[in-house]
Amino acid sequence: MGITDMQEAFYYRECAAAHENSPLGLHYAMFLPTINKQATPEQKKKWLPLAENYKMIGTYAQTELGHGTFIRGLETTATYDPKTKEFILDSPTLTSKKYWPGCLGKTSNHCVVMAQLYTQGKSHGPHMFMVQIRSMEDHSVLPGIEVGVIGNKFGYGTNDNGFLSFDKLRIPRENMLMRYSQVGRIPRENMLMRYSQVSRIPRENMLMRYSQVHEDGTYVKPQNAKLAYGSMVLIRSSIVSDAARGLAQACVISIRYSAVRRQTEAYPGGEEPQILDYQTQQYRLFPLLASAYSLQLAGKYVFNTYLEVNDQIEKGNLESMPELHALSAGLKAFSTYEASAGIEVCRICCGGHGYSQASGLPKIYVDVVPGCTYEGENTVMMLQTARYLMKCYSRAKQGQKLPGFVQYIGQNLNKKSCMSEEVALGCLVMAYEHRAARLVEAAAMRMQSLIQGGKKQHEAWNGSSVQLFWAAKAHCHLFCVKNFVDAIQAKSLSSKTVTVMKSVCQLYGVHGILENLGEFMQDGFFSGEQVGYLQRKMLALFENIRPNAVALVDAFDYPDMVLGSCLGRYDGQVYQALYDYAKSAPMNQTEIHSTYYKHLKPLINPETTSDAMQFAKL
Ligand SMILES: CC/C=C\C/C=C\C/C=C\C/C=C\C/C=C\C/C=C\CCC(=O)SCCNC(=O)CCNC(=O)[C@H](O)C(C)(C)COP(=O)(O)OP(=O)(O)OC[C@H]1O[C@@H](n2cnc3c(N)ncnc32)[C@H](O)[C@@H]1OP(=O)(O)O
Ligand SMILES: Cc1cc2nc3c(=O)[nH]c(=O)nc-3n(C[C@H](O)[C@H](O)[C@H](O)COP(=O)(O)OP(=O)(O)OC[C@H]3O[C@@H](n4cnc5c(N)ncnc54)[C@H](O)[C@@H]3O)c2cc1C
Repeated sequence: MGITDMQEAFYYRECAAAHENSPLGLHYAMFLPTINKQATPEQKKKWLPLAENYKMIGTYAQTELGHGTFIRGLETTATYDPKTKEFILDSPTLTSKKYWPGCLGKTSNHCVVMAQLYTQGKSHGPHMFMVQIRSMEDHSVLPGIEVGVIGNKFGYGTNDNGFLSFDKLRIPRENMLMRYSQVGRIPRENMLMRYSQVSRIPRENMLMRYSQVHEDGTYVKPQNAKLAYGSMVLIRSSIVSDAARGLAQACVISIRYSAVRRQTEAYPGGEEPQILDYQTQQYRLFPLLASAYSLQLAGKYVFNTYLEVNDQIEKGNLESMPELHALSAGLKAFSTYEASAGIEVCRICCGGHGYSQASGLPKIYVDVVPGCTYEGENTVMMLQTARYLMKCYSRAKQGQKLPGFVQYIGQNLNKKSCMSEEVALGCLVMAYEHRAARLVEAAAMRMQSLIQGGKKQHEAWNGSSVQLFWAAKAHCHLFCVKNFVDAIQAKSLSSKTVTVMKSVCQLYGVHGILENLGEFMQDGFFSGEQVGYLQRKMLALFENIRPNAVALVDAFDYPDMVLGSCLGRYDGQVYQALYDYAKSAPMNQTEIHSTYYKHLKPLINPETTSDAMQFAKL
């Protein structure tokens, strides 16, 4: 392809087979980036050309039957043998078998494996190892390895998610993935020598980045153990845009279809209106359209933040790692929750035809919804964000200045909303900041009261985790609203576009308040009158957006071949497309289906059915 940008390459492949989830998806999305970000320069030199030219096809094998979320609880072991300078990979229990990794069952011949590192009798936590699992000659499974597919799933039918286990498999010491990355002052070419000045092991054996195991088995601690989680942060930062894409495509399909579909007389004897003229259809679809735009902007922001922070990490500055983790974890969860729920609403808004594969919507849904689970189960990710917010809250209470986007935390909560009939964007942002600040404080207060009441830290955490989840969700929602408003106010858009997009942005903010009213009204921040302003504004915005609704989805510019939808076709020829789709169904290639003779005929015309059939009937 010649496309070097990984996200661009991902979306280019998506154009070829949208939401088909390529059997090489993990090779591109996690295997290559893990080598890129976690291998030493020597290891990259050895593996990248092979992997980039499909001489190594791999996946990211971390999750096990018994553990997915709790990485530190993974049971696969990698024990260093100084005599042979090898790691012994083992799956000691049933629950330690790797389970779920994409492209693992039948496609990959290598994988990067997350295993608990043991050396000199001590455990050093999860580390990545390059493991060949199939022969490069005939693709047969190598000795000491069991691998296969996990069977049918909710979706992802084109991906051979698999299981994998090791029976004391030996791999060379050089296969532990450890690129050196955080030494800021020492130039990269010297990095390799950072620890070797201690042990003088040859450069090509340096296992760098955060940690290494020297030939005698000495383990050198990393600067930050969470750097081993880097590939997950990369994908989480990418998933936000992917979720936005899924929601946007569903909006294109359902809004175009709603402009074509006419149903029910608007008044006795009158013509059937476009269903997009029903206010309830607008109430369900237009906020999703606004959300798709908001998540696209959020996806751009978080991926650019990932690139900036990762650049700093590669230079040894880990300062922004916690903020990136909190942002990527929270937005990954927020975006996949919003997109999954939204795609389902789009499907339902298309009536019966929405339930047909011809609509393209089921395929989008089953491709996006696992994003609520993979790359970090959403609730767990939200709680990771909440963990960061609690730290920010205590720093704010100590009078410390907070970084960038969390400066709202710890603000004075005694103020009231400035909301007027006009529903200014600034008042919307203030409302979301107030709600998030209040929920962060409420969660912190809950934790404090439980601890003061004698609960241990982990008991107080669990006893506050619902409120912590609410706080993290409000934080992410604020981010999306503020990021959208900032984009509108950046004046980078033409005046006509600003007018239209301002309405879309306003709708995103107003609808979010009305759908979470309790959290905005609990402390009296909004008066009943101000809620009335918001309700009237929302209905007015529907009317305002209606004339531009189809143009707003056309603007996403997804070609018909990517949408794969009879309902969302650009030319609007829905019914002909549905009929052609039905006619082309494999079962329609014969007038009488073969099963008639075996199953129906004996019921309908038993007298003419053969004796064997009669016998079968007994
Ligand atoms: C450019 C990309 C190329 C192509 C792709 C382009 C576009 C793709 C677009 C979309 C993607 C489309 C499809 C998706 C593609 C692939 C996805 C398919 C399959 C999915 C693959 C997987 O699912 S891989 C397995 C994923 N598994 C997980 O995510 C496990 C989740 N669990 C965890 O992350 C951890 O266990 C934990 C964070 C929950 C807890 O970790 P741990 O127990 O070690 O931490 P502690 O609780 O002890 O301490 C927490 C402290 O550590 C900090 N921390 C935690 N994690 C990080 C991190 N990642 N970075 C920085 N800091 C971290 C945390 O902040 C705490 O710090 P304190 O200061 O509070 O102590
Ligand atoms: C389509 C798909 C593709 C995948 N591809 C890969 C892959 O390529 N490579 C790979 O390694 N893995 C892959 N996975 C696995 C995926 O990463 C895990 O399923 C995911 O990390 C969730 O872990 P789990 O399954 O253990 O869920 P669990 O953690 O068991 O979650 C079950 C429930 O427990 C709750 N829970 C768990 N821990 C906590 C906590 N601390 N606090 C509060 N609640 C908690 C969760 O919120 C959830 O509701 C894939 C999964 C899917 C569905």
